[in-house]
Amino acid sequence: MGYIRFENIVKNFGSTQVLKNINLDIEKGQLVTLLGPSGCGKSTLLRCLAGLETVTSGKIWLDGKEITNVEPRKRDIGMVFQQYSLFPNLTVEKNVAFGLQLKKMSKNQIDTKVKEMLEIVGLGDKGKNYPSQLSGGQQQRAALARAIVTEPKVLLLDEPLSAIDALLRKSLQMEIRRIQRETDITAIFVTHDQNEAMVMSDMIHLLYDGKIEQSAEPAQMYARPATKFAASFIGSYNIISSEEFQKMTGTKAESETIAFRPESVKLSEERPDETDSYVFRGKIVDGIPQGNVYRYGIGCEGVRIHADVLFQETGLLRDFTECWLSIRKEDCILL
Ligand SMILES: Nc1ncnc2c1ncn2[C@@H]1O[C@H](COP(=O)(O)OP(=O)(O)OP(=O)(O)O)[C@@H](O)[C@H]1O
Repeated sequence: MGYIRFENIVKNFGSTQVLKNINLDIEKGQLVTLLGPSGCGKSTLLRCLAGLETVTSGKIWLDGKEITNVEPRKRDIGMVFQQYSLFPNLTVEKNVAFGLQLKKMSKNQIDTKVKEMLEIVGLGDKGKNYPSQLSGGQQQRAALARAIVTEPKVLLLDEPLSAIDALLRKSLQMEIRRIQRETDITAIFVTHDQNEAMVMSDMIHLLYDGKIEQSAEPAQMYARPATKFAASFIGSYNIISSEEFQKMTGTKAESETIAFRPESVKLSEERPDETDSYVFRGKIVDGIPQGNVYRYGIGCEGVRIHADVLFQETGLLRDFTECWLSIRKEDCILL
C-alpha cells in the first residue's frame, strides 16, 4: 500500500460525476503531479484528500490509517493554493509562525524553526516584511514555508505558480523541487502545464474526464504515451489514423492510430537510405520558429503532420518545398 491511497474514489456534484472511480497509490517522499486539462477533476481529488470535500464513495488512506471521514485539521496536511493566501496583516515571520503557535510550541522553538524555514525558502531577510511588500514569487515561497514548517505528512500544491510570470515560474519550479527534496516531504502538485509536470515530478498521474488516463515517470510518459489522449496532451504528438498512415507512407498500419513526435521526423532533400524507417515524400506548407526548433507543417498525400528541426539545421530546407521524410519504426507508437 502506498503512503497515500485513493481507493475507488467517486465524487458527484449533484448529478455530475466529477471523479469516476479513482485508484491511486502515492509513495512516501515523492513529488507527484496530477496533470490534466481544466475541469478534469484534479483540484477536487486534492480537496478530497485535504478533507475540504467529502467523497461520494470510496476510501482515502494516509500513512496506514483511513482518513476518509477525519476532520480536515486532524489530517496533518499542508496546502498552498494558486491565490496567495497569507494573512495580510501579519509579517512573513508571523505568518510562518502561525501553525506552530497552534501547536503550542515555546517561543524559542518557534523562532528557531521560523528562521530555519525562511532560510530554506530563500526569504531569510524578509521576515519583518508584510505580504504586500513581497513580489508574487516571494509570497508563494512564504506560503510554502508556512505550509511545511509544521512538518505535515503531505504537502498539497494546487497550481501554486499559475499567477506567476513565465521566467520566474521556471526558477520557482526548481526551488519547490529543491525544498521538497531537502525536507523529504511527500507532495502532490496540481497543474495543467505538461512542461511543469515534466520538470518537477517523480511520477505524473494524467487525469482526463474524472479518470486516471496514465500514470508514469516523466520520461516514460513523454516517450510512451499509452492512449490517444495522453499522446495529444504530452509532447505535441502527430496522431494519425491507420487510413491516413497508409495514404502517407504507402505502408499498411499495424494499429488503428499511430503517434509520433515532431522531433522523430527527419527531413532531407535526397532520398534517405534508411532501413527500419518509413520513408515518404511531403511538401512543406509552413514553418514557425519555436524556441530552439523550427516547427514545419508538412502535407503528405493530403495528411498534415508536424516536424521539428533544430534551428541551426533549417538552412537546408529554405530553398525547396518538396522533401523526403523518414520516421524510424521504433519511434511510431501504436495506439
Ligand atoms: N463545488 C462544486 N460544485 C459543483 N461543481 C463543482 C464544484 N467544484 C468543482 N466542480 C466541477 O467539477 C469539475 C472538476 O473541477 P476541478 O476544479 O476539480 O477541475 P480541475 O481539473 O482542477 O480544473 P482547473 O484546472 O480548471 O482547476 C468541473 O466541471 C467543476 O465545474
